[in-house]
Amino acid sequence: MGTFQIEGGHQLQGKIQPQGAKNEALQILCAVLLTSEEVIINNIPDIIDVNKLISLLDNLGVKIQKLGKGSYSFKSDELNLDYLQSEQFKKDGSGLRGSIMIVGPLLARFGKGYIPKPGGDKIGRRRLDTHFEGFINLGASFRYNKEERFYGVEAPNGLKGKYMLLEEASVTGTANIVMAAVMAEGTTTIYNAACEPYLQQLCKMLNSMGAKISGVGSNLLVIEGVTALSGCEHTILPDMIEIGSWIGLAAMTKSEITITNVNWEMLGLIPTTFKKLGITIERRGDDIFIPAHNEGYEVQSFIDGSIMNISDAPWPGFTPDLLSIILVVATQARGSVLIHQKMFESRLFFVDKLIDMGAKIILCDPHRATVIGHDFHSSLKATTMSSPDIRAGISLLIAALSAKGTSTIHNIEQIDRGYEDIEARLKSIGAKIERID
Ligand SMILES: CC(=O)N[C@H]1[C@@H](OP(=O)(O)OP(=O)(O)OC[C@H]2O[C@@H](n3ccc(=O)[nH]c3=O)[C@H](O)[C@@H]2O)O[C@H](CO)[C@@H](O)[C@@H]1O
Ligand SMILES: C=C(OP(=O)(O)O)C(=O)O
Repeated sequence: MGTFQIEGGHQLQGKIQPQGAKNEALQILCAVLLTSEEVIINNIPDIIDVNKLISLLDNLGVKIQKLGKGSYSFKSDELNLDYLQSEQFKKDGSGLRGSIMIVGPLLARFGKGYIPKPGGDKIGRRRLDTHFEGFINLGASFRYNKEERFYGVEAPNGLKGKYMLLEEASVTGTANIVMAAVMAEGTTTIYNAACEPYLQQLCKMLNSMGAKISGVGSNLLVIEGVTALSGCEHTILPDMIEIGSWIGLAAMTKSEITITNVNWEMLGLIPTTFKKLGITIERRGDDIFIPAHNEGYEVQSFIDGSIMNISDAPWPGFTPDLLSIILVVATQARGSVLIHQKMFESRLFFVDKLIDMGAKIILCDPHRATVIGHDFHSSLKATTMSSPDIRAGISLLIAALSAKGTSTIHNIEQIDRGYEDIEARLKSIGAKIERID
């Protein structure tokens, strides 16, 4: 179990470049299974979850070559499908959430796809119904071995396009169904599709490989099946969750930080939502400049004067992955805000640690927390804590950097799942952080 030691209370300054997006990378890496031709991917983040998926692809027989930092070539021309029945696969497949997205491409190309119950954050129930109902709609048979928690879909005679209305706009579910449908016979229509930038990027990549997907960016995708896909080159967008994390970090440590090359057009409601906490965000070309908030920041109220409420929603709503960060930043705002995490039922429990540090938070129920900001009249107190999930982990790290004294954060593997070389990058803007084991 890794540990960070953080000396908080220092202002930071400088430029920080976001890594490639974790959740886009996981989709894009699975898509390399859709063709026997070479696929080159750039801006792949060097983080635990992505490296686990690359290693799974390697074990599956994908030929992988590192071309440079973040750039890899993949060739799925001679796969070892027997690996899917092995104990090693059960271990590899259950190590992260993103592995679920190998099922769609395998089903499309080889008529069968398997996966053990995938891992990922323990932030509440994480059902897979949308994925498998989608495959069944396309004509696959489905089985689930409860003892082994092992899922399988098969379609020896190929998949057939169909109209489907998804029960939930599931992010990985939509990606999986799209990848299964690109080579199905006929037309597939997916309504209530998720439309995060991750999916827009996946569809853009698939279209460059010869797929025929229209409606990209909307919740209605129409896919005309093609018989085969070719190779391509794709570059992953900057990670919007990292960008939000650095906005929060800058505000809470009263630091002047420039976040470079953010791809602003793809940030949706992220800048607007941080502005609701009173944070100044200046767009400078494609960079974000956050001035030092030496006078603090004040929570806005709604037009009718009612208390600010920040909640998550499927894209283009505000992403649930940034709510923990919004919450921690609110602890030092001027004013109060209700944080409502609608999607996940166990993602707010980390507020206990913030309360230990002196934050004023009422956890109303598993989904809602009221935060009464300190307006920097009292700083958070350093403490020892453990990172329960990736986004709570980075939020606790931000809290520790703003706190007076030295904090210790255990279980930092959770943070390493999604943030590349984080201590070096934070040190480069002046943070006092050490990895101590
Ligand atoms: C690897 C990856 O890409 N992980 C992301 C992906 O996970 P993932 O794709 O697993 O998440 P889903 O989009 O399937 O759903 C997440 C949760 O939200 C609920 N739900 C979902 C859609 C909806 O319309 N209503 C609703 O209530 C689901 O029941 C579930 O509990 O999307 C989540 C939601 O943005 C993010 O937190 C994860 O970081
Ligand atoms: C919840 C997340 O990741 P995963 O779906 O991989 O657990 C996340 O990236 O915030």
